[in-house]
Amino acid sequence: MTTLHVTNGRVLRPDHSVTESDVLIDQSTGTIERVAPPGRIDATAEETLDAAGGLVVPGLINAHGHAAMTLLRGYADDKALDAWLQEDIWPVEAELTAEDVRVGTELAAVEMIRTGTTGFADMYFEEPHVAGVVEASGLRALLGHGFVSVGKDEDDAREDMKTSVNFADQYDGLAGGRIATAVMPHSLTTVNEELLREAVERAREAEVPVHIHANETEDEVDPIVDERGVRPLDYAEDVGLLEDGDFLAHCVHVDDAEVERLADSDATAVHCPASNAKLASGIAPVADMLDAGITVGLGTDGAASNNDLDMFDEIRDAAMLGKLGADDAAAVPAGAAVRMATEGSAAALGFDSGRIEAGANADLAVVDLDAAHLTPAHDLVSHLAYAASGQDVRHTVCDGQVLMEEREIRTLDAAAIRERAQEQAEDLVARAE
Ligand SMILES: N[C@@H](CCSC[C@H]1O[C@@H](n2cnc3c(=O)[nH]cnc32)[C@H](O)[C@@H]1O)C(=O)O
Ligand SMILES: [Zn+2]
Repeated sequence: MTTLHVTNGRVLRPDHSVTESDVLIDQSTGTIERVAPPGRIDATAEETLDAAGGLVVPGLINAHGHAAMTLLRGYADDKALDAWLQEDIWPVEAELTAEDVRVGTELAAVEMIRTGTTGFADMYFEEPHVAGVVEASGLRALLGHGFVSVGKDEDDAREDMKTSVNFADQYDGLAGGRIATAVMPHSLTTVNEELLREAVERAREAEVPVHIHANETEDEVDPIVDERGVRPLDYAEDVGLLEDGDFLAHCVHVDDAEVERLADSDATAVHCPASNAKLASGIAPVADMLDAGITVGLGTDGAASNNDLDMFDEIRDAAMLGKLGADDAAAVPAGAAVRMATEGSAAALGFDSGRIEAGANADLAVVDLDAAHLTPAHDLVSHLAYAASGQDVRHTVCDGQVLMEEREIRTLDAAAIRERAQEQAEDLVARAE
């Protein structure tokens, strides 16, 4: 057994107590072996990571996004979803190459590792190239090819759906089990009923879940209600969705009956507060969803609607928007927001991560507490939610491997990737003009 010993830090435990503890990791299985008071673990580990003055937290998990959209960060802002996608984003995405996706995803990986995110979900194009970046970066991910039928002839749309199914079937479990997959129809309104049903059926055959955007804006709800006379999540269940493992991005415009339907199902929701605020999509009823017992994860969505991938921002936004939406300062307290980004997202993606405990995946980050904005230390969970940022992360570990030590990324060449991304983004936008 090769081991990694995280020493001298404080640890955020699953019950959100904080203890002075060391963490021993079995690198051969990528899992946490022991969490114990300092001095109790034999100091014979192959590798040690100094967490003095730091808080060891579960690696954050970004449960919904489009990683390569980092190339479109700041390209088109200040518009509502529909106009933003149709007028700005889709025309550029029509020019996207595999190389754009590779470079954009590398940039995303650098940003995620830098800010303590160890796992992410990705719905995009050219997913085999995304898988290559996951492999090289050491991150954990759930990947899928997003497909739409609107604006395509029937054959092209069916091909797009098959690409999604084939990718999910072939890449599930790769990178030593760090890659999981899902079939990913884009949304309930951008994929027609026939293809949606077929995609769900094929996902079940391949034994992979389905990930989809649902109830993001009122414009996505109204056409379904008008045409079918049912709410979107009724329709979703009718086409075979909402099974165990399925996860729905957004769920902003869900009514009480839909909240109940989701709570009665084994599906989960992924809240994307910053994207919802920026596109003025609305405020998801997160407090109600949590009260109803729905598992809620947290995601940034793409970097073009956020505009960064820092999950600490997302935790804060979830708490802030949750309070505003519920008109209750006690709604979505700090601990609940932190749980969304850790346990909630882990459950949504089916990762055995999101908690620092023996047996769990060794996916963690060490937050440096030695900073003015994190002083005094009355309540470290409060700091994680309201005062810390991704820039406070000092070390990042995924699957027992050190991805970043003392703010230096080990698995990727961050400087070269940033330079390449700048060139590639300029080139992409020029091609689209
Ligand atoms: N293969 C599909 C694309 C689906 S990938 C996922 C898509 O989601 C888009 N996207 C990004 N953010 C959002 C959002 O907030 N809501 C809906 N779609 C989004 C993104 O730009 C990308 O086109 C096609 O042929 O067009
Ligand atoms: Zn999205």
